[in-house]
Amino acid sequence: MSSWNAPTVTRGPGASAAGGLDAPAGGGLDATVELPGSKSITNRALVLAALAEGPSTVRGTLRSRDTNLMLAALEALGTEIRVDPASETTVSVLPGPLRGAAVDCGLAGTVMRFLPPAAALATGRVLFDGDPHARERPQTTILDALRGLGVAVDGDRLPFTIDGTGSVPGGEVTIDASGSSQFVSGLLLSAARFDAGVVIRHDGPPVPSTPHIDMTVDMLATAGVVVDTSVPNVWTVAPGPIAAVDWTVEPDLSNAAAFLAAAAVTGGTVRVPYWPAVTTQPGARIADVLAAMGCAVEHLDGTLSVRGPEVLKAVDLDLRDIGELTPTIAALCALADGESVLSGIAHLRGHETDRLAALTTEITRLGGTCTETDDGLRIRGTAGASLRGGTWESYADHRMATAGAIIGLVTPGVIVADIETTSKTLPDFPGMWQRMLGRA
Ligand SMILES: O=C(O)C1=C[C@@H](OP(=O)(O)O)[C@@H](O)[C@H](O)C1
Ligand SMILES: C=C(OP(=O)(O)O)C(=O)O
Repeated sequence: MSSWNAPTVTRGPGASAAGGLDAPAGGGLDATVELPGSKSITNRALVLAALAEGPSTVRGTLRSRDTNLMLAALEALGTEIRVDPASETTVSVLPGPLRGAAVDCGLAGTVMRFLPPAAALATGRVLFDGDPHARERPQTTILDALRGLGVAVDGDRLPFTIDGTGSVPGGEVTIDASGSSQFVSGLLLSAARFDAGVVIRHDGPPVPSTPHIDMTVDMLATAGVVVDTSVPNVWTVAPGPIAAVDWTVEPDLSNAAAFLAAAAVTGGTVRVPYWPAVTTQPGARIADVLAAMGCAVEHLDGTLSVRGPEVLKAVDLDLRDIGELTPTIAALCALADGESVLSGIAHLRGHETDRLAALTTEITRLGGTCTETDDGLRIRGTAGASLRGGTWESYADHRMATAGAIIGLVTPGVIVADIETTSKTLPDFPGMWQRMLGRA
């Protein structure tokens, strides 16, 4: 685990930002950052490919800890994975009969929630385990759902086992998915392969991150599986085949958010190319959040450009749909002018770490003002002034680490602990950050 001296940058417009997003000469940040593939799209494409009728190809595959764990798990379960020798991001997936195996989930929500329903289709025992903190992440909901659908499950959290018989009866199940949208997505991804398909009813407080469920429904449609969503909080899938698809993964917009935030806090400019015109990725909404905070935002010819203002404005935002962006947005709020309120994100207590507690502790440690509410955070910003230097703990959470890097850009002496944790979804984050600053 290594500590990382977060680089700082001179505040002010970058080389091309003085008169507009495309005009000349300043001294600050001015960069174009190309992002690797989306974690969420990659891990959905890989699961669908493993359950499909024939071989699929996934292009632009994210190669990071979460997606490499998914590839390893699918291989252990009997899927043939062929990585193109010319590009590790082009992966062919050849489905085979699923068999018993040991699955390491790491800290990946997408592995621990998407694979148990697929493992239920295996013949044999599948043992799931993961990182120490993964054992504390909410899991019972999907395991109880599988029990209700006729699957033999032993355990309520990691580690647990599934004894597959080669088929799953399926049918109707009622769950409380307020802890994570991944409970719904996980069931939906495999549902067409269940004998009776599935009807999932959500009963409980609102489901978070619903754009991620839209992503699942959308990708299933691409694979020929129709999800009936005509009744709110009910998802119905008829049994049927999952088609093989030639997938192309969009860049990861939630990871892009951290780089765009760098422009926001420094008054510089950052551009992200290949920004999709239409997407189900909730990360796309960072554009609206940055605009609300006073950034100049432009989406032109497939590139999203952001230029930061003199001082960021405080915001009052319900982040239930886009909870994944909270650490990035909280870092911005810590430097904004006034008090920000971030709500609708109680479920973040079950993410990679308790993100509400972690953000409160770390922002406070650097001299900022942040308190937890029942369902979010209240943050009084510094109105552009620096916080004070010190260690920013990462809690094995990639987005905590990148939030520390954002604050560190304008706060001398910030040391981000365990920067390697960013490899969960972003290989070589430190290198990308340095290159963005022109210091590679
Ligand atoms: O399905 C997905 O790919 C994800 C769903 C969301 O989970 P929650 O609904 O648990 O927030 C999100 O935060 C996570 O990063 C990825
Ligand atoms: C919540 C996240 O991840 P996971 O897929 O592990 O739930 C995240 O990436 O912010």
